[in-house]
Amino acid sequence: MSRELSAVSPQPSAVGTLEAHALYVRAGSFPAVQGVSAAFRTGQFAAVIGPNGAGKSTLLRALLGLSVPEAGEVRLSGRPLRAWPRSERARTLAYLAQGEALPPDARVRDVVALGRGAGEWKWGLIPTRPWTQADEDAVTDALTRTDTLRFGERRVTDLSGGERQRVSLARALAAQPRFLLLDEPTNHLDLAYQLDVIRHVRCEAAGGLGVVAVLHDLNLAARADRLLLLHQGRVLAQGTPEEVLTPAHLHAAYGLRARVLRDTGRLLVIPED
Ligand SMILES: Nc1ncnc2c1ncn2[C@@H]1O[C@H](COP(=O)(O)OP(=O)(O)OP(=O)(O)O)[C@@H](O)[C@H]1O
Repeated sequence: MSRELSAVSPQPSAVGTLEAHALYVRAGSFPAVQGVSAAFRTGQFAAVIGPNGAGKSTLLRALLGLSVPEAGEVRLSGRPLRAWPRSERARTLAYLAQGEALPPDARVRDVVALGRGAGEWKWGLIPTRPWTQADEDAVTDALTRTDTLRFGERRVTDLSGGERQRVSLARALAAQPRFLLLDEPTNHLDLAYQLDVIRHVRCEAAGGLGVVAVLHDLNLAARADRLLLLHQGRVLAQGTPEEVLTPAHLHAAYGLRARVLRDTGRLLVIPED
């Protein structure tokens, strides 16, 4: 059963959880997130969906600790996010921002190395601490997992949009985070690359990572384990795709009539004109 608005309350805290507790967040002066409670877990792929302006990106930024809530709290493994040292938080929560720009002319391997937090890009990779074998191994592992190892020596500007997105994913994975938060990672990608990104994040979740992705395409979101449907800054529904992607919820959130079919084990949302 889907749970509605105020009835939503996260499960008791445990290791491997990222939770929003009655979260209120302003974006500028606008109350973009209003009383959102939700729990995300390692080993799960969760998608945050909802119409434009529903508060998805604002929620994601609050979960990352990039914005300070007006009320409520974010907890990581049961501990308030604000109590985590910044560096530990950055290692635990990786972020792939919307339309993230990669340093032009950088080699793929250097871009992924930036994910280790061991250097910064200033016309080249400037180390901020000694590079270790563990760093090297993490970068190779991230490149391998995203099928980008063979691009390692190429410049990011020479890659297609879809290949670049895989490199961004590798950069985030190189930090060896426990949660990966992605804001519209399939934007501007063709259908094959959209599915490619979803396939990769599903695979990472199956391997134990917690994935939280803002997605607009409901048929891609249907491939997630859990969905959180936001509307006007509030939770309209959360649960499995079957629980959330109902004609009634879609009408309430998007004001559209849609049929929801099941095809070869997957849900298919078909808007009606
Ligand atoms: N800096 C700001 N100042 C004022 N209002 C803002 C600011 N940033 C965001 N908002 C408003 O907050 C609301 C939520 O924005 P947010 O970007 O979180 O929504 P979203 O669901 O991610 O939208 P989209 O799908 O269009 O990216 C929107 O109505 C937006 O106009």
